[in-house]
Amino acid sequence: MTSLEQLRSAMRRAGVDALWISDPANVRALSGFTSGKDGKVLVTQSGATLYTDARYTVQAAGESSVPQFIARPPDTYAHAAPTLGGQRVGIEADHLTVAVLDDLRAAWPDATVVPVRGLVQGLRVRKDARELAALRAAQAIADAAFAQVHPTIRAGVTELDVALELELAMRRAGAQSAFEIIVASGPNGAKPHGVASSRVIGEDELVTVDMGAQVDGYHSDMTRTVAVGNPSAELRRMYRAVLEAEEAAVAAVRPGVRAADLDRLARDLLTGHGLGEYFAHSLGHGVGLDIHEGPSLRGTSEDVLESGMVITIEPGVYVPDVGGVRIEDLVLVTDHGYEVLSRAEKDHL
Ligand SMILES: CSCC[C@H](N)C(=O)N1CCC[C@H]1C(=O)N[C@@H](C)C(=O)O
Repeated sequence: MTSLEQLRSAMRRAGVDALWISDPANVRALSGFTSGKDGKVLVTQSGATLYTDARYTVQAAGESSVPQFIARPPDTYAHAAPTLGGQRVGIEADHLTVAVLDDLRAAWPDATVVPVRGLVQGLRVRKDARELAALRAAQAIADAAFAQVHPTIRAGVTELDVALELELAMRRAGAQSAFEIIVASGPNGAKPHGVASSRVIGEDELVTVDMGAQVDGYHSDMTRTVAVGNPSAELRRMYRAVLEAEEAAVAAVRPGVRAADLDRLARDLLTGHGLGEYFAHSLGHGVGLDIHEGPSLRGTSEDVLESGMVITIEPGVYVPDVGGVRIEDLVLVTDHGYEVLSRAEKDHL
């Protein structure tokens, strides 16, 4: 769990005395309360309180590592008000709505409410042993589900059939799906976020499967592109180029590497194959309590890899009316390099 002391240091550096935490994953990271979307945490320099409502009285008492106050707004805000007089109170700019910001300013007239960014997220980028165990368990469940369902991906079945079988396998293994599973076949492969549809998979197509499991709130994320029959020479060429870019980027992972340089490495390789313009998203992202979290592996990122980070490496190419390929591994940054956590086999075209 993210340390309150580390957070208080980050708060001081950001110039705030207190922090009102409303991002569900941050609420969970700080308190252990698993229904983060129905909770808030107030951290001051001397204390911390979890606010949630009466539906969660028993659950919060069992889960939370910080004292709880059971109420709904505006009683929640009224309870916090006396503690915050004369203080600079940070709110999470990436999460709080303008309406709630108005409510907080009205409820805390003696405080100065200021938007801050990424204070708790910054403490979440490096995973501890407990978090790593959950991430490994989630990935192992996803790998097993993929191994079970891979042989059933063939002409005549729908994308939805594949997604449902994957989800069932993960649920049976005790995990939830980390996100709506992507199964994109044939021309649908040109949509990076094409969720499974009723399209029937055809002969000689590529099928992109992007899936993950969720264990104890921690997500895994992996993509495999599967060949059905004998895909065309053009599709094979795309596949080999993406595999080359993916393997090269994974091999370059180590502490101290700039995330933007990894994105550049993969992008340049694809450009060398004439496919750079079809790589429509960033190379990857951190994974944890959120499916997308820091570090960001995009060209404009200032992030530098550190050991303990868990990231995806997922180059892809998406050619309208033709199809697409994405290959993604979940990778732990270790003290001297990397460990690939995703084990599912890759097709070799
Ligand atoms: C709906 S969660 C999608 C998980 C997936 N593995 C993923 O992260 N994707 C799929 C294609 C691109 C990539 C993504 O969404 N990247 C984000 C961070 C971006 O803005 O590039």
